[in-house]
Amino acid sequence: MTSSPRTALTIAGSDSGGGAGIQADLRTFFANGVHGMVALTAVTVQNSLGVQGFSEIPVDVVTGQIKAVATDMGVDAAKTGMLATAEIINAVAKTLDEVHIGRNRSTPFVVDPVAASMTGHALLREEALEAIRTELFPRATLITPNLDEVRLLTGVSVTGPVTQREAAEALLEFGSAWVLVKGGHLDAAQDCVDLLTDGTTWVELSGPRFDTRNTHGGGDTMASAITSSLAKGADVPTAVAEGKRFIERCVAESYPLGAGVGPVSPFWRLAEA
Ligand SMILES: Nc1ncnc2c1ncn2[C@@H]1O[C@H](COP(=O)(O)OP(=O)(O)OP(=O)(O)O)[C@@H](O)[C@H]1O
Ligand SMILES: Cc1ncc(COP(=O)(O)O)c(N)n1
Repeated sequence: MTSSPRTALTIAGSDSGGGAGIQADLRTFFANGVHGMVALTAVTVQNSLGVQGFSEIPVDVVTGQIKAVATDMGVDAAKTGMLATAEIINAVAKTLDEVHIGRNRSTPFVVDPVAASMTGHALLREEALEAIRTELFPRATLITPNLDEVRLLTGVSVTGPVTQREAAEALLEFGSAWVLVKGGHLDAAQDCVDLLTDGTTWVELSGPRFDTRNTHGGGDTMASAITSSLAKGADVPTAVAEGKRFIERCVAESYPLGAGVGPVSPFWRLAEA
């Protein structure tokens, strides 16, 4: 009999174009040898040009999915992506406590505070930002905002290393154990520098910036790669370093698809397997 792989749960929305959301999460879990599970929060109507609309999943169905997999199959690590509404966020937070997922529980929990698509379409109702801050961040092992989300959450506009550090300090105040301020949108001429901290340890993760517009799903893919490593037992700095190496290669091998922005690609991992 084959032994069971580690498991990871994504609580996130569907991207009909397949580049971001649960589609990116599941293929990243798979590429990293982890069994992926889903609590779907919303269905988006989306392609390479952007998001045309979305419909939320009823709250009891969202929480039902979490309970169903957690109580039967077990969750070694979990992450959130698009959560759409404050009602869903509040219910997810309560359910995570019930199934022992979160920083003070047995299971690592990554919060990717998705507010909008990279094409600028809102994926979170405006009033829900406060619920992310107060209900999810204190439960998170790690939060992974991009620079737009940092500005929305803290008011800090990151323009370089000094403000990136200021933003990380402001984000830690919301109560997560670790903060990763992603620098993908920093300065197109520079390397891509992400900053990881728990307030004591500070790690700069620097890598080459690849010249491509096709980075759709990059944030989801990175957070899922980190979650995969956490599911396999890595500590946070190791998991984030592994996530950074993974996303770098996925950006390097991203491809055009449709008339807009193409997706990052984990296909290279299959070729290497
Ligand atoms: N052109 C690039 N070349 C190399 N790495 C990149 C590039 N763009 C982003 N990254 C890396 O990809 C990861 C995701 O960062 P980013 O700040 O773009 O997140 P995001 O905005 O949530 O992603 P997206 O909106 O593209 O899904 C980070 O590690 C970042 O440094
Ligand atoms: C369902 C869903 N979840 C997340 C994103 C963010 O991804 P991106 O910033 O690459 O547009 C998205 N576009 N759609």
